[in-house]
Amino acid sequence: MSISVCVASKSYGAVRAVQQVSLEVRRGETVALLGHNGAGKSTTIGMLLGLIAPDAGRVLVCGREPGAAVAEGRIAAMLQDTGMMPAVRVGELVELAGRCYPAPLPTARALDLAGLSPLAGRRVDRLSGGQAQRLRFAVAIVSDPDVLVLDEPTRALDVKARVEFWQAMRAYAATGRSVLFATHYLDEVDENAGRVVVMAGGRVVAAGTPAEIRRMAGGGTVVFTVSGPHGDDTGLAGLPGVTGVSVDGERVTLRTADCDATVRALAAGAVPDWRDLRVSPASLDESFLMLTREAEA
Ligand SMILES: Nc1ncnc2c1ncn2[C@@H]1O[C@H](COP(=O)(O)OP(=O)(O)OP(=O)(O)O)[C@@H](O)[C@H]1O
Repeated sequence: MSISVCVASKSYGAVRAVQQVSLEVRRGETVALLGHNGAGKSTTIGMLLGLIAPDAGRVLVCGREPGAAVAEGRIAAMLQDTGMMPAVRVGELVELAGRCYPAPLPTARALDLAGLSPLAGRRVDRLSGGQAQRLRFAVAIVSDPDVLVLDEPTRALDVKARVEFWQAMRAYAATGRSVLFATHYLDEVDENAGRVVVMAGGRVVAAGTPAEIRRMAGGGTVVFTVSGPHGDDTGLAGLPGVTGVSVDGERVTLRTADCDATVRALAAGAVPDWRDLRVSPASLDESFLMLTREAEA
């Protein structure tokens, strides 16, 4: 069974923040929402949660209006930099949050999934930044939502806190829950997301598994050896797809937006006597940049 999350459009004056975006998060799936600053991620998330009204189209979460879906605990979110009641204890805050929903997780379970059981009696204003973020996570999951939304959950966390946060998120996702998260850290996407939705200029420009996104971008690196130093790299720069050339003695490295086209040109004799050819797909970072550059051009 899949959980459909449909979104429409939202403009701010002349700025078309989100244009006819439609997302689907399947049950048990972790989806990453990627995009440069201003791509429309937070506006999309705001509409999913009923915090921002679309000005065209209709938002439905699991077939429900966003406000109803939030109240029923079908969708829950951890937004950027939300404040927390200072004088309460960790366990009390999660308990209190759970009471707002019809079928919450037991408090101990939410604390356990967030890795906070040992800190249940700690005052919330005595937590480190990473612990406070995991508390926000516990507060979000205590409603036992069908879809959990995380907006840049590891922003401003140090490396250790990021690792601990994703451990908690993966423990939660392993219980079969669906997660949609926005991030700028592509290493987090490779490690934590089964599927990626790339936004640029308020639109979805690509969607698929990290491997499919790399294939869609089509780019990568073509490396080969030539006989004798290849003194002239200007001809190489003109090969189909090539966006960058570096020559180190007999070793030539071509950065290309289209590996197939570049290799075909080599095979057709564009460079004499090449050997030891290696083709590597682009990294997710490079693919992301290629796809968003194309969409923004
Ligand atoms: N309340 C607002 N008033 C005017 N313009 C807005 C408002 N909120 C967002 N925008 C504009 O809408 C566009 C999309 O913004 P949004 O915050 O959704 O992007 P984002 O992908 O979440 O960016 P970031 O990664 O920086 O959080 C941007 O051009 C932004 O300036």
